[in-house]
Amino acid sequence: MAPTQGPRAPLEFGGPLGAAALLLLLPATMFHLLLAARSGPARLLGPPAYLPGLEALWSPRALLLWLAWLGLQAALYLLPARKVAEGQELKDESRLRYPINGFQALVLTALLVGLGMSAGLPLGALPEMLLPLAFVATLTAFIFSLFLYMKAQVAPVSALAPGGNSGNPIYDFFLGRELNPRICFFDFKYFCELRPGLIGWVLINMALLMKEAELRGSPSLAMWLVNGFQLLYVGDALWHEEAILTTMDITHDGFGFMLAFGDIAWVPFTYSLQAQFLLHHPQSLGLPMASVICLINAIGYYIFRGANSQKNTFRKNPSDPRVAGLETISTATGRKLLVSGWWGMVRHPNYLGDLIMALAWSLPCGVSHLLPYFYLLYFTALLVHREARDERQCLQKYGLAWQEYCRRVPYRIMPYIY
Ligand SMILES: NC(=O)C1=CN([C@@H]2O[C@H](COP(=O)(O)OP(=O)(O)OC[C@H]3O[C@@H](n4cnc5c(N)ncnc54)[C@H](OP(=O)(O)O)[C@@H]3O)[C@@H](O)[C@H]2O)C=CC1
Ligand SMILES: CC(C)CCC[C@@H](C)[C@H]1CC=C2C3=C(CC[C@@]21C)[C@@]1(C)CC[C@H](O)C(C)(C)[C@@H]1CC3
Repeated sequence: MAPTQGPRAPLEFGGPLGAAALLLLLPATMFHLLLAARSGPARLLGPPAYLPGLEALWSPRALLLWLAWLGLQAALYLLPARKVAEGQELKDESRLRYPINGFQALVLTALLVGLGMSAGLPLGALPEMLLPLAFVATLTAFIFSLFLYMKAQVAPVSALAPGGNSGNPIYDFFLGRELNPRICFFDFKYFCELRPGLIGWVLINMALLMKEAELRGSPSLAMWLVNGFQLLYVGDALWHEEAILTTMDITHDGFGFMLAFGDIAWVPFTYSLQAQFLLHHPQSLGLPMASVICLINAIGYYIFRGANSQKNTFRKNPSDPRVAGLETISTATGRKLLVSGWWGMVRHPNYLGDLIMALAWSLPCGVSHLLPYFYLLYFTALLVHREARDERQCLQKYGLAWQEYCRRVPYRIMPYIY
């Protein structure tokens, strides 16, 4: 019998039944999107134009390529880091150490790919392999999550996550049991969250751009915008890598199928949907519209980065001159809550910025199809759900002080609307 934790955390995602449904629904949605993007009608809703047979999904070449990719990213993770950061304090009062070399991994990957291309590596052939690659990524996520589930059987109770230890194997497999599964210095969750999937997303986007250049003589302006915006997002995440150590995924959520599949399969193959759509459904975009879209992305990025940096600076050192003048509320835990600046505008200004950027990533695809807006729709649902989970945790942590914060900053994500 798997060890469970003290008082049981309330079940999320509809409990074991919801988790079982999501185990099937998430991969099915990803394949539906991959197929829809390359089909003529590109319908988000409705059945796919065709169902691929096993021969279209299984390819030993894709498996080799995928394993080589994971191996390369793991090797880059193990290279000497410019800094080693400490994570948040754990239940046993210890802190884990994490290498800060994600941006270095991005640059080295770009150099290696560049070298490979000059030696004849056909990056433009990658879009043809998306289906089999997504298939092996999904298989890897299932096998890896099984390994994580087994590994948690022998982990001490103090290493388990607050959720994901209900005793129901399907639910726990989905949510993840161990908080920070590691082998020596190699932290699986931290590695997966920022490396193979996020850098893979940029590489797939670039391959789609190259393929478009092959097909049409040069990449379209819409393709350049999508590539540029998403490269900025990934580059920013890796540049501010340390900030991930205070996110809910690292500090609260166990590492199971949801995050493993999300990180290594869902992110690269569905977050590149706009570029996939543009390869098969070229859009003409004029300079005035492109400028408006760039402005929308810049506003979103400004809010996203401003809010995330303000909170990280404040959490690291509340007397830092950049945040020392902001108004705060004291809590019984000794930690303070910001009530002015970005965090005085709404309770999740970083989500607002992220959503505005999501809109800017879809607009270059025009308004003739709903498919490229999938990311915006999914992301809105994800962030609304995430916001509710975070509120519950903060209310538990900060009690009356959190209620006071909610009274002073009544809107959650969008001022005067939500
Ligand atoms: N592209 C994608 O698919 C996804 C992107 N994201 C992005 O990841 C980023 C991180 O998001 P996430 O981890 O959900 O949460 P946040 O970075 O918003 O962190 C929430 C935590 O911040 C602290 N906090 C809340 N309010 C205040 C305040 N007023 N003053 C000081 N601290 C406060 C609390 O923790 P404590 O008090 O313990 O410090 C709270 O638990 C966001 O920008 C989000 O948009 C998230 C999910 C998916
Ligand atoms: C498959 C499911 C429907 C849900 C899986 C969710 C995951 C894909 C996301 C959960 C939190 C994430 C974050 C990022 C990527 C998506 C996942 C893994 C993030 C790394 C993107 C870049 C940002 O700058 C960030 C703030 C570092 C993000 C952290 C959370």
